[in-house]
Amino acid sequence: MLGEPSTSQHLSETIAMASMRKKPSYLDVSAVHEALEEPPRKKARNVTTCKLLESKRAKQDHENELAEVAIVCEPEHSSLMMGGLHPRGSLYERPVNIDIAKAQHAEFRNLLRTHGVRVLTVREILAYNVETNIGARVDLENLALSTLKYGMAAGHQVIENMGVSQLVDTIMIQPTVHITPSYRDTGLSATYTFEPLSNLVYTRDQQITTCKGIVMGRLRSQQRQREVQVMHFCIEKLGVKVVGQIQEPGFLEGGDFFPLGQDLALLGVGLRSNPAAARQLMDQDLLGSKRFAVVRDEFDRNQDRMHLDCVFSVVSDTCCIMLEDIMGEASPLRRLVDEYVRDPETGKYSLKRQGLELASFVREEGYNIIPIKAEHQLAYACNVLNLGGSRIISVHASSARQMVRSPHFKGDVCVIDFSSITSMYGSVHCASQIIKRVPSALVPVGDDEKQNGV
Ligand SMILES: NC(=[NH2+])NCCC[C@H](N)C(=O)O
Repeated sequence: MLGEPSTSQHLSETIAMASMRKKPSYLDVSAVHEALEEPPRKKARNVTTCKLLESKRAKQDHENELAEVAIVCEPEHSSLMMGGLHPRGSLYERPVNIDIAKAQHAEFRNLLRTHGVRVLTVREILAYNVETNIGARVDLENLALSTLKYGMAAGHQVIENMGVSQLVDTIMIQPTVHITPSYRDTGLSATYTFEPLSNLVYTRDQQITTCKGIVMGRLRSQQRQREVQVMHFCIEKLGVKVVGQIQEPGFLEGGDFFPLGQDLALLGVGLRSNPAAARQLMDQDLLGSKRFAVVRDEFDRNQDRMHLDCVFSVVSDTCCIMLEDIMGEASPLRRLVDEYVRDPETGKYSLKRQGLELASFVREEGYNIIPIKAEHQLAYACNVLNLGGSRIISVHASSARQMVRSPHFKGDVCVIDFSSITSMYGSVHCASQIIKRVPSALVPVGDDEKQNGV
């Protein structure tokens, strides 16, 4: 597996040395970095200095394949503190306790690591190599500078003198400094406004990872739009190619996207992502799947069910979970599927079928559905994370029981307490971006494991 110590002796020594002074997230970033065999080639500075994952293309065919590398963002004190001052104005569900959120997120990262996933945090990616490599330092300074505005003077000098954590904090809170004359002491007086990235913890949403690679999205809410720039920077710093970027008038949020193999991908459109983004994905051939199902939410459009991953998830190659209330032709909240098919000759997608009810569509695709009660959905029962081979992380105990009792599900479910992160309106699926999964064709399969897609 990518970056595992066993890949080389040199790597394990590097990790051993680093572990004496660094946190696990640093280890994952540096381990992925060190795992590269090729010497750096001359490219953009970002990439030559921090060529993480270079020879390892980001790619994800199916959510039931083994997760290899995840990008997450730990709850950042400054931006969450500001977000927490007005939960609704920050797209949060309830007030948030940052200390508890940090502890719960640390547990989440540990759990991913115990399942063999390399977990890279946004802060560690931003800070990686910055102390030792001036190119990486200047790149980070430029990013910080682009987030810092002054009423009058420019911020170059301020930025160049900042420590790494100050630079990262500046990026997280996006400050504007307003200067007025004070006519005494230093002669000036400063007040501040901020546009904090209070939802960056949800690294699912700024991009999607398709069979073709990473496509940067465009977030619908004004509070979240600046997150894309930061994630784009991180992904490029990892040496991963971004294969496309959604442009105006498109809106694409990663919580709406589900890859279901090289044959099919789903995209929810409604409150957040829109049909213009779906069109761009097809026209620019960014999906890599033979078919594309656009799942229209026309009747619901509710913040409690803002993304497709709030009401649906794939837990094996033959089983999914779905909010009961959206199922069936008679449901007033039903989702409707338009199915597009790619012409292998021209690479163009064309509409094949229209307005199919979602539950019937996924059954027809060979999935059994475990129905999730509305009350459980509101407690984030649908927003599970599949680490591959039906190893599921859930935050909701009764629906986890329901899953393991179902004859259609043969996997494992780990239940964690994530209540302080769900205060911000998202759970474990929202809080992770798996940028690499091992294609199932490369994983040896035992007979009894076949149906779980291991
Ligand atoms: N993939 C998800 N469901 N993400 C949840 C995002 C929650 C965030 N507070 C928002 O409203 O945008």
